[in-house]
Amino acid sequence: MKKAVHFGAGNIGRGFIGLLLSQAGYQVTFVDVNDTLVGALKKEGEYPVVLADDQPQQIIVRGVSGINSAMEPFEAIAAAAEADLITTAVGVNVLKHIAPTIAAAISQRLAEPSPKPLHIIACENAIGGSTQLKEHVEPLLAREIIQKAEGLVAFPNAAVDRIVPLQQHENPLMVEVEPFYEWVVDASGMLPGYIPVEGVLYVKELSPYIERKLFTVNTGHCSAAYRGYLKGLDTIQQAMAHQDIKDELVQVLQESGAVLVAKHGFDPKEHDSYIQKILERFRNPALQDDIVRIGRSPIRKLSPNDRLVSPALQAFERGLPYQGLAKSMAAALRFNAAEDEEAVQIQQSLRLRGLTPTITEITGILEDHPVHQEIVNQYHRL
Ligand SMILES: NC(=O)c1ccc[n+]([C@@H]2O[C@H](COP(=O)([O-])OP(=O)(O)OC[C@H]3O[C@@H](n4cnc5c(N)ncnc54)[C@H](O)[C@@H]3O)[C@@H](O)[C@H]2O)c1
Ligand SMILES: O=P(O)(O)OC[C@@H](O)[C@@H](O)[C@H](O)[C@H](O)CO
Repeated sequence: MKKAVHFGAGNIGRGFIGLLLSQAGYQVTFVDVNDTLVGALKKEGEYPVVLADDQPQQIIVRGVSGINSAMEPFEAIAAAAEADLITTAVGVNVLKHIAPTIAAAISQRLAEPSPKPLHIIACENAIGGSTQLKEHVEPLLAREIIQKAEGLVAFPNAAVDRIVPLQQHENPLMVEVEPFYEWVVDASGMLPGYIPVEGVLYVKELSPYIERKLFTVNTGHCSAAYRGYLKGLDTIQQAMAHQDIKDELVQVLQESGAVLVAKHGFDPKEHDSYIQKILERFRNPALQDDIVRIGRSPIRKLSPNDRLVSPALQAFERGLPYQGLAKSMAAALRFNAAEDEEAVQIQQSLRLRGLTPTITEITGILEDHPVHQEIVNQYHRL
């Protein structure tokens, strides 16, 4: 049986990547630092995934195991060294922390006389997630290993889409997910002769797919969440019941949509259907998705290549509207969730340094730029 090692036994790890890989015939080992999850994976060897719909369906993912990389680092390296596929869903900011394990695994694997090829795919919400992982891994490898890895180890980028809320069940492994899913991998980053994973779409050019996903699903998601937060709401389902939030969300998605249609040549009608489907997914009454989860890590979400700044700057450069996106950024700066470290950091920076230096530092947009000025205007209006 083919072996996959997946870093991150959290919501998307168990609820999407682990499930899909298992259905595609892989034996999945989860590597995580959460001992409750790892302990339960070792003990149970299986877990339930519930597809949340009007008629929920339960699937049991069998034959899985877990390794705690903080407590069993050598086991994690050995498992990764032997894997046919390595995937991650730990959060893009955590990639640097798993890089040493992956680097050690690559070194161990390539020390064998005829090592098998290996794909390492980061399934994170970011442009070029696997490339970012590679950039953390490569400096940890000896020069001869880097040379040997050429043609044997690849980090193809990917886009993943499935909404999996934060949740608690008696069984810590149980995970409830929306039925929809999409996993797209950059075929140009795969090694020649690769065997496709069933359920994954391989495309010649990933950019239209990752930008469409990040700048529609995630742009829209956080735009609704930050507006809902300012109204004191708890879930996106509650936010979607507010007509003014819905109207502004449509404006934001029309702004990012206009960029996507102009840049990637999408059919405007098809893109509109894509937007409508996403709005339906946000409303899914079978899920309760916390606004604080969706808005989490606002510094990451306000970073230059992410879901708000990038489409706003691209809209500006094309002479297209960006006011709705600027309002989402202003609302992100007012996201004051005490449990979110990045939200706390933003509030500290606003208090100590003021609005303009905070915007410039986080978004990279200089003070005299019209998009910067629009964020300032919207911030004062909120
Ligand atoms: N939840 C979703 O709807 C969704 C959908 C698509 C993509 N994503 C992306 O997937 C990634 C994970 O999101 P999530 O919602 O599953 O989060 P999560 O918090 O549920 O899962 C992350 C897991 O990573 C583990 N982890 C943290 N540090 C680690 C380390 N050093 N080594 C190994 N494991 C470590 C955590 O213990 C946790 O189990 C993020 O990049 C997110 O943007 C999430
Ligand atoms: O995971 P983040 O923090 O990048 O974004 C929060 C949500 O928008 C995200 O997890 C979505 O649920 C997911 O990207 C849907 O595919």
